[in-house]
Amino acid sequence: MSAIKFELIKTCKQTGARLGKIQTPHGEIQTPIFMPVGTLATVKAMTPEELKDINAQIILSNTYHLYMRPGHELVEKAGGLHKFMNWDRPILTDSGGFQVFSLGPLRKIKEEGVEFRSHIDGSKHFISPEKAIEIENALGADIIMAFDECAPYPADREYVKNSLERTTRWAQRCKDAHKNTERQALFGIVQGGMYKDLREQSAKEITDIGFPGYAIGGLSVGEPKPIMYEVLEYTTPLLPEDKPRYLMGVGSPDDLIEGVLRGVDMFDCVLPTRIARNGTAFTSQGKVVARNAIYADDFRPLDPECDCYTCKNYTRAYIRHLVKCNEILASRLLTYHNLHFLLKLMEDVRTAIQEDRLMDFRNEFFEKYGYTK
Ligand SMILES: Cc1ccc(CCc2c3nc[nH]c3cc3c(=O)[nH]c(N)nc23)cc1
Ligand SMILES: [Zn+2]
Repeated sequence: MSAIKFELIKTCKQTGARLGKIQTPHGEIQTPIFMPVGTLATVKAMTPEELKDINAQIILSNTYHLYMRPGHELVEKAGGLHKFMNWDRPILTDSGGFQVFSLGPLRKIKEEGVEFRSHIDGSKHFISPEKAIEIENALGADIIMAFDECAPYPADREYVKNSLERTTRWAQRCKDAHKNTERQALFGIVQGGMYKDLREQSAKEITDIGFPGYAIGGLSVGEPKPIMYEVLEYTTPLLPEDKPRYLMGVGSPDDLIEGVLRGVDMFDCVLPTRIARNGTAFTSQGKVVARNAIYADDFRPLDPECDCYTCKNYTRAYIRHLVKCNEILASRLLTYHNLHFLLKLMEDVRTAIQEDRLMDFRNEFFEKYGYTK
């Protein structure tokens, strides 16, 4: 028995986009869904209550970072990640594969696993697929990711082929090591770079092992958007219709909509929280860089069409002032709005699918948001 149950409610007649529901031990997730990133067991600058105010249904945390600090044993002793961070809704943890590989030259990849140096104190560490699963079992997230290698971009065919085949062997080792199948759903991750035949090979190998859900990895690694959309176009149809599909590391408003159109159910991205801390907001008319002098005496809300707490109570002039003074409240108000913006966008997308008008919704949104398409 798996920890999650996916119900495919409807497929949009206009586009092939899917409306679904995932039941987890910590509650239900409506898809398509955007998942706020909370790498260090916190969605930066937000309290769990504020996340609930904006209807966040699931948040992400990170195996590599929590293993490094405070250590997965401590989190386990605290009763697991939900208790430790006071979040009683679903959590998904990434396996740490991507993070270890983004450490760059500090790491060595072997069949057994990956040797790397800590980004905190330079100490030597080794993570194997078994170790990654041990950490994720200790953290206790409802959905956990297999330990994979996200091939860099660009990368030659030979490298990508060897890498995806090792990722397949690691995926089997993860499934064999995973103890807690009733409480934690292990997702397989499809790799294969930007090569159609390698994506087909990886999708076949990973779905042959069999998982309750599948992630599309190896994208959002610097490739041009048209290439990402093309890879999605031929990869999602290779995945089982009756299982959730998670596109890792995506994305901006246009990428979310384009991903849903190509059959993706779950997304994550650091953008909304990261650009907030740099003083930038997503709005229905495109991005607003709050620190810009043109907003000095602009007493309108960030987004006149937004009904979030930030937009109901503060002006661009005030938020610009906070950003210029590097005030903590600037990050909080901008993060609250950016997360609300993406969560509301996905709610509107779900409604559009329900009403078989997602393509019309996409065209209106792109027109207003200022995307030249
Ligand atoms: C907390 C948290 C942060 C980040 C992530 C996703 C991180 C991420 C990618 N981000 C952009 N592209 C990505 C590709 C991969 C990938 O191929 N494999 C894995 N395991 N993660 C990826 C998950 C959780
Ligand atoms: Zn707002």
